[in-house]
Amino acid sequence: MQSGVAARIDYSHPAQIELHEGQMDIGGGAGELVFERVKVQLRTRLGAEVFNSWFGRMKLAEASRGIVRLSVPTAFLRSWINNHYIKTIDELWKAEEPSTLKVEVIVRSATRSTSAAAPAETTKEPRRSTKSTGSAATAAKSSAPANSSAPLPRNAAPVEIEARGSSVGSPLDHRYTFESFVEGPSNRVAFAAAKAVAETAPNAVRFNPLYIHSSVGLGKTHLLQAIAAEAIRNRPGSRVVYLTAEYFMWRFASAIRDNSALALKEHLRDIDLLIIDDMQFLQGKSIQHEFCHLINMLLDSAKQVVVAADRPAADLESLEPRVRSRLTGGVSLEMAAPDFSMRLSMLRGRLLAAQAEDPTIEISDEILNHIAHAVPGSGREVEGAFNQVLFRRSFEPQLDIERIDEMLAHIFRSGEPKRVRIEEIQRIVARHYNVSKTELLSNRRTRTIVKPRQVAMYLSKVLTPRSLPEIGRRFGGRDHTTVLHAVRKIEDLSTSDTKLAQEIEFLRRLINEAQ
Ligand SMILES: Nc1ncnc2c1ncn2[C@@H]1O[C@H](COP(=O)(O)OP(=O)(O)OP(=O)(O)O)[C@@H](O)[C@H]1O
Repeated sequence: MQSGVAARIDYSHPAQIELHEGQMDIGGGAGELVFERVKVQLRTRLGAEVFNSWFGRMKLAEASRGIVRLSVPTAFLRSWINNHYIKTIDELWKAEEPSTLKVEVIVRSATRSTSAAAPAETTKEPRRSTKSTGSAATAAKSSAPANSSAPLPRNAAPVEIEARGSSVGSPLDHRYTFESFVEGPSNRVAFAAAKAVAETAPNAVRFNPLYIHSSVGLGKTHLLQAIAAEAIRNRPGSRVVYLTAEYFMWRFASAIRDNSALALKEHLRDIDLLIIDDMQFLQGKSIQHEFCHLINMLLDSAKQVVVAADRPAADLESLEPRVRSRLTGGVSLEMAAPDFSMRLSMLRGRLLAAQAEDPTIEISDEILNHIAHAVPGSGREVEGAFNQVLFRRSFEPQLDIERIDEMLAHIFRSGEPKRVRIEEIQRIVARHYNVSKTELLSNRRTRTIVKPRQVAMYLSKVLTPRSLPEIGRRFGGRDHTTVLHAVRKIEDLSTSDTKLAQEIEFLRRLINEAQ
């Protein structure tokens, strides 16, 4: 740390603004010095614990022409810092360097290849909940907590309600039960283990921790909430807590900030069954430390822990090795995609649930069979198709197979929604990379804009039926060869750059979910 040196950023050199492939504008050593001084002051003001939680992985990405860009590895961190600390950082920076116009926080993916940036880390934004709308589980993943003054980071988590003796859990969706879960070859073992955990008496744990993983929409949340609901029924008086990793992070971060971490830890001590969903989103060193401490304590005192994630524990790269190792020490089970007869059972289950609310609803078994054939994907896709048919049926009561085919063809193409609009792709990509749509369509060649622009063009080509010239027109009147260049470039890069490939996969998902 070189505090004491009067630092001035050189905002005048145009080469710092117009960047080319692979270059990074760091604002020179002077910018770094101001950054170090601002960090020292932040640490002094906030204390080491809070500072490390939020700023430990912050880097200086760029400082030029009065604009300072600080990068963090995740959108969650960016959102949190923007909500809580950006004003302070802005003031501190301006005090050090009065010609500063603006300080902003960006997500690191937009600033690859910088010596100032951290080594590759996951840049995945906390996923938007895609659970059925209107459910308590959705609320748990998207609403603000009722009893806290701290603004909740976007997508971060839930309304805090009392779930049988617990004041730290997320609410459960009453529809997610073992009875409504369709069991089949792809999930039989996980289902059996889940039931065994829910039915086992307290302190008689069998699989600990039980770790369930699968790709999206294959029923992890459903199964975890079913365990919670069943255990609450079977174990009167026990503390059963279901919560998402994002909510856990938010609770701890708030507690650290409010100096109430001790009280929270105390409160978590006597949980009998802890169920954590979406483990892949647990981030931050000190929070992982707390998490590790908590599960060690629970496992050591023979309390059951159940965890779900979208990949095996060993592949959760953003987790500290000791958390990973603790998670791999129990039983790990994978769930795969449902087969035809499971999909058909899901559809029948959905129909019965709909009929319970409105007995006039009728959809023939022939149509259900047809949908089960036509939609080969996850439980979520089956659910989406059913909802579409239900909705259409309300104003087209005579839906026949042909009409349904037509309708599903519009929604699904090898498991992916078809009708994607270029505007929507531009909006989502711009937001993800923290650039404006105008910048995306402009002629600016800065690296932080070129990459999102190329990614958006690539996604427009693969997710829509539009031609290259048409895409070029929608991107500020560019020539079709420019679009072709972008498509090839992103295709090439994503075969060797796994981080970029993951980003693109994540964006695809966001775009599909937004349809
Ligand atoms: N085996 C199943 N039986 C009944 N419904 C299912 C099954 N699998 C998935 N579903 C339904 O599909 C929808 C998506 O499932 P869920 O949210 O549990 O998936 P997930 O694996 O948690 O997805 P993500 O990784 O995106 O969180 C839910 O409405 C769920 O009820």
